[in-house]
Amino acid sequence: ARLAYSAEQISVPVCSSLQVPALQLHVSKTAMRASQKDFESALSQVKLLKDPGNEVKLKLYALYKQATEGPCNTPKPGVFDLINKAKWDAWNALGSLPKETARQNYVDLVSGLSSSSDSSSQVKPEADRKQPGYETLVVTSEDSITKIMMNRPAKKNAMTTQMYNEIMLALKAASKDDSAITVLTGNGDYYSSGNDLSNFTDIPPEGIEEKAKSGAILLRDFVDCFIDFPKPLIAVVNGPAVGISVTILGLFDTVYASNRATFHTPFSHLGQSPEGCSSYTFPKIMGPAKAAEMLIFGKKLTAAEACAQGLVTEVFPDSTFQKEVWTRLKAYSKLPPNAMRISKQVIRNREKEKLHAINAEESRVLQERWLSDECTNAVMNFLTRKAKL
Ligand SMILES: CCCCCCCCCCC/C=C/C(=O)SCCNC(=O)CCNC(=O)[C@H](O)C(C)(C)COP(=O)(O)OP(=O)(O)OC[C@H]1O[C@@H](n2cnc3c(N)ncnc32)[C@H](O)[C@@H]1OP(=O)(O)O
Repeated sequence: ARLAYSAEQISVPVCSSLQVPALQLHVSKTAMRASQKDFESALSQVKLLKDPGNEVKLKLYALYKQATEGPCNTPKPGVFDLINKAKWDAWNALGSLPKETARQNYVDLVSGLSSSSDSSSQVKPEADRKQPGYETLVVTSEDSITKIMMNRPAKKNAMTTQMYNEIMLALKAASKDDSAITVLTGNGDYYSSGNDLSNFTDIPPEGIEEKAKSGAILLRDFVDCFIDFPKPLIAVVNGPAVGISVTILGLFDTVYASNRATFHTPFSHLGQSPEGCSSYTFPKIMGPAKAAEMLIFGKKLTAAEACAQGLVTEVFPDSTFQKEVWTRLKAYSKLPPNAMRISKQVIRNREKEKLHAINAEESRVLQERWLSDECTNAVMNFLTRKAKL
């Protein structure tokens, strides 16, 4: 969409008839000074830009009015005249900014928009888009989607304490960034093999009890981040999923799975108990009988079974999984972000308090389980390679 579009082409209703007056090209005499050429060129350039969004269009409007007419000189529109009020507010906010400065600011703003639209037309390699500061994840933001990818493919994306902490950081950042939706996925052939069992090995000098205590706090904080995440959260399950990577799916808004994915929570095998609020969400999603088969007996579900039981939204053939899912997500990410966020709140908020209480209880029970012989033996068996799932 170009700036010179019709009202119907603008998606956000509050500014739906916002015409950037730069296009009217009636430049006043006062503006015809030194940078008049630059200003006129910016006025032409603005027509060629990609739609910069209503916020920027309001800035352009205000600067144009200030540059050509000076400080706001019209009566404030009525409270229900939303569009004209937004325009008036933007212009009025410039106060007594001199015309020359406004003209220069207009030129600078258009020039900034031109260079960013030039660079956004080229697809940068993922390495260039990658957010710094993460060692176990690759976090990227593009097309209004923040993608958090678990990145320990050689270890089947097993979750170390560092990965739990980095996922929390990435979710907190994503909740505040300008993306519309957030995705969690895995790199390689697995989505995630769940808790990294070597988390049980670095016992502090204070003893195993302290380790279990800090593990329970970490688990609780981790799951709380999913309960509280304010935007649509999507799991792109690219392969098998185990343990905590499965249980938290009940806190996602949408779960897309490759037909290669499986869903497995072998808690009893490991001498452990359910977490991620699955003791509540799974019976609610799939009924108590099916939930018990998974959470008590460790039954592994295929992607098709998980979909039939409501844990997965849709299953895609592995050969077209990435293409189909990302096409779908790119389309969803263009929907009005505030409406999506508010819809999520309406759907989820009334359960939040309950989910926090369930998370606290599950973490408390698991803290005790980690100290049991059943758990110690199961973990030792895996780490000494006597047992595999
Ligand atoms: C007191 C402690 C407090 C700790 C703090 C915890 C905080 C939160 C805890 C939340 C509770 C979560 C519970 C769970 O998630 S339970 C589920 C745990 N996961 C498992 O039991 C899976 C174990 N892995 C396997 O059975 C197999 O690896 C698997 C079937 C997944 C894949 O088998 P495959 O033969 O295809 O591949 P490999 O076994 O050769 O794996 C490749 C390498 O990756 C390592 N690996 C894989 N998964 C894990 C894992 N979960 N933990 C540690 N390491 C893992 C595997 O050892 C191989 O490594 P090497 O190449 O070095 O041998």
